[in-house]
Amino acid sequence: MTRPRPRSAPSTSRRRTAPTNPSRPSTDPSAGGNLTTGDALSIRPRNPRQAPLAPLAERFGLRAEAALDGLDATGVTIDSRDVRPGDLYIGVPGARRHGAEFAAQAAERGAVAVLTDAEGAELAGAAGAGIPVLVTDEHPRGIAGAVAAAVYGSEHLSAKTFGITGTNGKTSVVYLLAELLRAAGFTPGLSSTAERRIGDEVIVSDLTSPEAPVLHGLLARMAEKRVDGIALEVSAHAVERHRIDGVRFDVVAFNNFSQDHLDDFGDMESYFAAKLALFSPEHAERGVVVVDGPYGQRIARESRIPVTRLATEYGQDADWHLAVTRQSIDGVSFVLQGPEGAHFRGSVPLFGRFMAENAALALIMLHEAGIQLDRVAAGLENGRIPVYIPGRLELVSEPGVGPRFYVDYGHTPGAFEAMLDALGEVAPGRIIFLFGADGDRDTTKREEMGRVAAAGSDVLIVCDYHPRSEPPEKIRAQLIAGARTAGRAEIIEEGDPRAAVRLAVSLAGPDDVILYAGPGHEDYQEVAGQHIPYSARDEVRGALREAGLLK
Ligand SMILES: CC(=O)N[C@H]1[C@@H](OP(=O)(O)OP(=O)(O)OC[C@H]2O[C@@H](n3ccc(=O)[nH]c3=O)[C@H](O)[C@@H]2O)O[C@H](CO)[C@@H](O)[C@@H]1O[C@H](C)C(=O)N[C@@H](C)C(=O)N[C@H](CCC(=O)O)C(=O)O
Ligand SMILES: Nc1ncnc2c1ncn2[C@@H]1O[C@H](COP(=O)(O)OP(=O)(O)OP(=O)(O)O)[C@@H](O)[C@H]1O
Repeated sequence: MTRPRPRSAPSTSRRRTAPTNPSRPSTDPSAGGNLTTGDALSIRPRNPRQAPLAPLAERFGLRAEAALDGLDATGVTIDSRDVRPGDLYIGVPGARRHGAEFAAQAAERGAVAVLTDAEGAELAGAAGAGIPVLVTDEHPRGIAGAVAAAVYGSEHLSAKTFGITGTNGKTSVVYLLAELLRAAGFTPGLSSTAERRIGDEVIVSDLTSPEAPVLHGLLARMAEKRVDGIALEVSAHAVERHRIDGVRFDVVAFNNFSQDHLDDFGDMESYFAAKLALFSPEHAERGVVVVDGPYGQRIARESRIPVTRLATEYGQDADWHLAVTRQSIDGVSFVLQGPEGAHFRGSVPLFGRFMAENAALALIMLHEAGIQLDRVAAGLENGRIPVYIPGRLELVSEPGVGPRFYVDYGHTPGAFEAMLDALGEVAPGRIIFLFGADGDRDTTKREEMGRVAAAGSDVLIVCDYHPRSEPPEKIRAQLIAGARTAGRAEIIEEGDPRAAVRLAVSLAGPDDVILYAGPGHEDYQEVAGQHIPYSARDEVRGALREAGLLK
């Protein structure tokens, strides 16, 4: 089960605020787009429809305790702090509070009505909201998505809609999908851990998968901007907590599964069940699954929608096969072959077989949605997919000047293993790996993170990430205990991440590669309930400048 996170001390390492100075290399097609801060304030259509409440109540079996004639909703939210005039406020029972407790605040901000359960109706009455209360017998969260879709008119999207789930690489696949859609002539929109994008408009993300009313506001805004290809990252929390309800994906995909989020899901089986549930007719038409591992094979067997299978390992039974034809630190080339002669020869300017796999998955998703791979190829130069993924394998150093320094968002043993295996194949010199672990989050993965990190690197620098309420030295000790079991890397402890970055630069020779895993695109460090400004990318730039390696 999902455990609550205090709202005041925001939550998870995966929550984030706007980067102070997002840098986008020239490969970023939307460089120069409009950056808006945070979707804590939700995203809305600019010209919302007016949805009459009376038929809405009838359709969803809501009991109204007052007349609804003449009342329209123009928006929906489950957060009283986000209410705009004309909104329907949904009072959701949470892990800590019942949202209906905030009905009066919602009314003051202009909500036209409250939708809640029986307990919430009493709370809203006691709070003296003074607006109509619509009562459901269902869990309000369970109908929030469908209600929001009805209000925003996002029930029947004409855009092709794609969803990706898995443990590592969802954000990467979302950006690849957007890039491939652009190549095929679409106007793409996306929602990821890092950002939401609506054409050239960029909004920094809060949750990986926003709450359903926020998502439907986003989809309505995309429709206004004539976005016709949408790529959404779908977390396990999103499936379990109804955040994608009201969306029917053309194609969903699953890439890989390994340990993460056990603090929220309790065990791997519950975490997996949430991912598997995406592969059902309520959510999607069809699926694509990487069947290299046992969990992918299970999805393929247990899916309740038709799936097509991708294998990246030789000899594996599948519908599509991926072969890496060339790789270097600067990128990976591949050939993808599918049924009935479908094929694609391409490359991604980021290292690692797993990046070729992410690209292959995105290509198959498009193919399954009826978008010919030839049409995609026609929009690319020699199959090169010019993707920029904020904070994922992001090269911060100047190409050809001193050591290569990458910043990445990896925070699981699985991600470390994929990156370090890949680097082991292509790094021209030593691998210096710099990382820390989240405090107050899945503590059971720490020793394995340390072990994998030390097994795949030459020099390991253990520093602090978001210690939150935990003593940082205790987190480092757990990581180092795991690292010692690998018996390979030289292990150095340097708690202060700024000092650790400088230490890494001072130790590296020109052929060496430094990989800093954890903070990716984030712009803060969370220590004892405080968000302290900290951007790994800015810190690395500063350290390289001090060393005369960057202008
Ligand atoms: C565990 C979890 O998902 N919790 C989410 C849940 O919180 P909760 O049930 O505790 O809600 P609560 O605080 O009791 O409040 C109940 C209701 O009152 C409302 N409220 C509360 C206070 C107020 O002043 N006004 C108000 O309206 C709240 O909006 C909510 O609707 O509902 C809240 C309202 O939307 C979410 O913000 C909160 O996400 C928290 C912040 C979180 O950290 N979630 C993480 C675990 C998460 O979802 N992560 C995934 C995966 C990321 C990955 O792949 O790495 C993600 O998709 O981001
Ligand atoms: N297919 C893959 N297999 C394993 N690791 C991957 C894969 N793709 C990317 N990674 C690595 O996993 C880490 C996270 O990547 P990414 O942000 O794309 O994943 P995610 O699933 O979106 O995670 P989150 O939801 O926490 O952002 C990065 O270190 C990245 O380099």
